Amino acid sequence: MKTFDGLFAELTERAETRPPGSGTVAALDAGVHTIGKKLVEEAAESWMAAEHESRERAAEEISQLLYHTQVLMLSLGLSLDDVYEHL
Ligand SMILES: N=c1c2ncn([C@@H]3O[C@H](COP(=O)(O)OP(=O)(O)OP(=O)(O)O)[C@@H](O)[C@H]3O)c2ncn1[C@@H]1O[C@H](COP(=O)(O)O)[C@@H](O)[C@H]1O
Repeated sequence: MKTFDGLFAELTERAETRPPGSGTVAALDAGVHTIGKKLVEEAAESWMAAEHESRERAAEEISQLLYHTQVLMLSLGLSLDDVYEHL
């Protein structure tokens, strides 16, 4: 099972090696504005799924929210520790 830290390590490797076909690389190239819009979209979809759909659908949308959160972190050069120190 993938974890938050495990996904971040995977996405960090994608950003460094830039493999062809990586959606993460495409998102990073698109920039902060586009990544931010996607993050807000996934937040809204998480809310809607939580309020109107199933727990499973909410979990799916929340996983996408976590993914796009990590892409935003990478785009800013933020590490996990940079964020965790605020928890
Ligand atoms: N966990 C994810 C993940 N969650 C969400 N997404 C992206 O977020 C989008 C969310 O889907 P939606 O249905 O909400 O959006 P959509 O409008 O249908 O899709 P788009 O038009 O925005 O692409 C997906 O299409 C993916 O582009 C993810 N993309 C990648 N990962 C994982 O990240 C890792 C690296 O992926 P690559 O960089 O693509 O190799 C792999 O382990 C992947 O499984």
